[in-house]
Amino acid sequence: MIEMRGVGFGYQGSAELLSDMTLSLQPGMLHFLTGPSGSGKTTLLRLCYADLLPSSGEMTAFGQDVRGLSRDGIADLRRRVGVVHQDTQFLDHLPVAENIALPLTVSGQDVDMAALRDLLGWVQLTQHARAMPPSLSGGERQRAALARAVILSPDLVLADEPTGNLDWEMSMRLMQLLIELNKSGKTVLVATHDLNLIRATKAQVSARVLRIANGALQLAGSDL
Ligand SMILES: Nc1ncnc2c1ncn2[C@@H]1O[C@H](COP(=O)(O)OP(=O)(O)OP(=O)(O)O)[C@@H](O)[C@H]1O
Repeated sequence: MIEMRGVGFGYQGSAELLSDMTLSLQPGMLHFLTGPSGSGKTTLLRLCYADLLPSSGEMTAFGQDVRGLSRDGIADLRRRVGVVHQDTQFLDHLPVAENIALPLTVSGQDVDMAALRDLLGWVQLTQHARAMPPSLSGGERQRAALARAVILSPDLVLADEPTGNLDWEMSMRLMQLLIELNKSGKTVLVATHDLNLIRATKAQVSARVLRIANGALQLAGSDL
């Protein structure tokens, strides 16, 4: 699905951040990505949806070399990857339901209102459909961001510290939705610092833990 072999990447003017990243996201699998703050978790997610391109090494997404993708090829890739960003990035002047539907409306597609209602129900935001994003709690915002990330039915869902600002109950509630998505066949990658979240999830379902440090993937600790 996403394959990296010896990938290097550095931001312009900075030292190389990823030096020898080799990983494979396996279709249908739930993955966690962990590692110290600043180790490059967000950067790795951005590489996965071609928001950044590797500066060295080999990388394919859905079987295609990412550096050879045309503009349309990149757009296709991004339709297949749903992203829950670390800061949820809503348009504050639009109601929650319209924010969730934005990936459809900006790409000129009709909004299936019944499907949108189902999605709002799934993330338990039916009562907040007409609310404005600033009025949502942290957990509600993350659930709305997840709904927006899956509205185009992506094959791969990336979530960047989705529980970063949530208490334990809200974190697990969001994690259950990610587990449900995975059970429905989606490949899921969750970047997180929270080892308790990983442990609690692994007690329920099988998950791969990828740990990034010093620019490369390391084996996850046996405590996980
Ligand atoms: N656009 C950018 N330009 C330059 N440097 C950047 C940029 N984005 C991130 N960095 C730097 O790259 C390094 C890795 O950042 P990244 O956000 O990928 O790490 P992270 O593991 O997700 O961190 P955290 O766990 O704190 O969110 C950091 O030192 C960061 O300051």
